[in-house]
Amino acid sequence: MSGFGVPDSIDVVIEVSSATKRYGSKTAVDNLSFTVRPGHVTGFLGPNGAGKTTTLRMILGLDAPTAGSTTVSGVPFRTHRRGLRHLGALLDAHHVHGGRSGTAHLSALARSNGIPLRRVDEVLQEVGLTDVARRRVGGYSLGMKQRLGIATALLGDPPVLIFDEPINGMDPEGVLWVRHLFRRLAAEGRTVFLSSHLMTEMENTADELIVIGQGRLIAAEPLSRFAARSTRLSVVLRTPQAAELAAVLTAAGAQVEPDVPDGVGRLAVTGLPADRIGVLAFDNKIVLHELTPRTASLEEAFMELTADSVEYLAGQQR
Ligand SMILES: Nc1ncnc2c1ncn2[C@@H]1O[C@H](COP(=O)(O)OP(=O)(O)OP(=O)(O)O)[C@@H](O)[C@H]1O
Repeated sequence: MSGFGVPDSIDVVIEVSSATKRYGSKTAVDNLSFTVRPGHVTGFLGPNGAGKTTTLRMILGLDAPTAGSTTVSGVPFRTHRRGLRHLGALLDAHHVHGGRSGTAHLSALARSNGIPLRRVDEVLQEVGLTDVARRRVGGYSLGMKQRLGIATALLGDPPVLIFDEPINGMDPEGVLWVRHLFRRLAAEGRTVFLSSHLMTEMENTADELIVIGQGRLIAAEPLSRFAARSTRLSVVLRTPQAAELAAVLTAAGAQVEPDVPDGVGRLAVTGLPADRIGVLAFDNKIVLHELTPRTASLEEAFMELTADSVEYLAGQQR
């Protein structure tokens, strides 16, 4: 048992099956299928407008799919017996009445969902808002509103948690805190599903990844596998005999390019490891001044993978 009344045999908690959502002629989500399992932080990644929020809204039963289906622990979420006590979500941190205090907001939700009121103080403490709990939410910063949204999601002590762009507006200390929180929630056996348009946010938080672009699935796999598959290893080197070495390496099967336009004698090599390049240079009596293995960042890999599916590029509509 996971400790939340969810038997281990139910390994798939969130299931999206061939879900499509159209708004008029716009297809926001296009025949999308994936599953999310307990005990992991699963990152839901895609550029702006990729369809993440629409997918989360379908999972939460706030939008009906045009075709296909979504379930939480085997049933459509709207029909779920335990509601907020089974799934907590943060969709839009601004979606709180600004005239209420944090305490009043959480207390009202606790009452209407049959959650003991002592949970209000517990979650306020958990997210670090105890000192401002009696102040009007309208005066909260975005980071504080995000914390209140996280407190709301945690209120029912649910085994399933969904967060849409939870790190937006948080300061570096908040980002660190939220990462630890998500990892701890997953380690407790909960299902943690969080969306972001930034790979850097996922790199240190998620262990599973669902990547989408223009409403379609691009990848669904452990982050480590995604990283291994998509980051290209290259070697940067500097030599006074660039043309000669380029010919030797190309003949050995490598791809060779100038590293930077003005970097005289600097080459970027893919397809051969650094030690092999060193041996080839030595065998051909070519002098090396530098030989540095380099891994493309995960962010670069993600941008490359989703480049074709970005709706807006540097202010110009595609
Ligand atoms: N109610 C709606 N009516 C019309 N189009 C919509 C509606 N909701 C979303 N869309 C469109 O569907 C596409 C997907 O939007 P969605 O908000 O799901 O993307 P997202 O990945 O969450 O992006 P972001 O990170 O910018 O929120 C976008 O092109 C958006 O303009």
